Amino acid sequence: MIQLTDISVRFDGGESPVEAVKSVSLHIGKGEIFGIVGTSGAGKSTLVRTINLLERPNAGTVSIDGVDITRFKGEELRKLRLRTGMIFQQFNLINTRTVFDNVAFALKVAGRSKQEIGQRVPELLALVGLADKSNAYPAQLSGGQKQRVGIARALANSPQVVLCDEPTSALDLETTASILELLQEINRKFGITIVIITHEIAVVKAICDRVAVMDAGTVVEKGAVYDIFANPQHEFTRQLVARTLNLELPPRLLDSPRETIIKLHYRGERAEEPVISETIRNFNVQVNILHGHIEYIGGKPLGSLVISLDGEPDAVSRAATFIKSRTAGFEVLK
Ligand SMILES: Nc1ncnc2c1ncn2[C@@H]1O[C@H](COP(=O)(O)OP(=O)(O)OP(=O)(O)O)[C@@H](O)[C@H]1O
Repeated sequence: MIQLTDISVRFDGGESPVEAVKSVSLHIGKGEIFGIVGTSGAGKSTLVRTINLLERPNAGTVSIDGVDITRFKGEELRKLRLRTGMIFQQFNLINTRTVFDNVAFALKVAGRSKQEIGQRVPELLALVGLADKSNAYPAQLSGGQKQRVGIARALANSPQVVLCDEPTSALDLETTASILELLQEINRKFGITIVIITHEIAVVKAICDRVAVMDAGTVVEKGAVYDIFANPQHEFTRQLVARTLNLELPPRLLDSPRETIIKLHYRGERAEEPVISETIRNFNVQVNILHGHIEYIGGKPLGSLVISLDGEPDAVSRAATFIKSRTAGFEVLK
């Protein structure tokens, strides 16, 4: 649906030019929730803003449904922007206007009649769970409620795509979860494609189908969320995954004098195989689980387990070989 081909964006204004995005190509499928993660300044916002031409690329093309929009101007550009909703970290509401008026504003800009607006705004507010806040002002709302207004406004003109720039970064964990649920509901109900910039693993894990990792203006890895998390290549992704899987081992666990200590990585179906019980049954060793963590991403398990093996050296070695053959990742820690 969205095809970015060799997109480069350069800012010439400052002391020296900044190459914010360097020859990035990405395909985002229709109805997909696509995450863009990466370090601060990696170029995520700049890249996403090329999708509705808030940022014009210096090189490359942006196509939506097979139509090259890169040179759109005037009426074509206006229509493109109406078809593309945006949600921001700081909500960007008009503080002097009521909730109703904030949402109505997007419809007015699109030239809708007063009657249409009077009908559509309550529908949108009901959709985002704010039917009773129509006359409230932004200052009277919680962060989560403000973002719900932002979502209602983004949906006002029935967009095909919603671009979200750090939509939950200003929210607490619980509110984040409820906003993500709402975005997912909108995606499923209306088939709207959602592109979401985030530095939060919770966001990617909870709702993204695929993800691209950006660093210094380029996409360094991309793919299905599970695949990227199961086999992270780039340092940023590794750290992100390590944070969520808590793979750091407390050093005291390595103090044990005799045993062999092994770290296993579980991926996909293999996580459910009874490797540990089979090891105990088939080899004359003692197995202790020292540390473990398992996560479900897109319903598939991903995790790590640290175990100690104790017994005759030969039995330990054979048990270790067996475990290695049955797990996705294997590391002898001691
Ligand atoms: N309008 C601008 N003029 C000049 N430089 C800019 C402009 N917008 C962004 N940049 C620069 O481009 C680079 C990429 O910025 P961008 O905001 O796209 O990164 P980001 O990955 O979204 O970062 P963050 O997560 O911190 O928002 C940065 O070096 C930034 O300073």
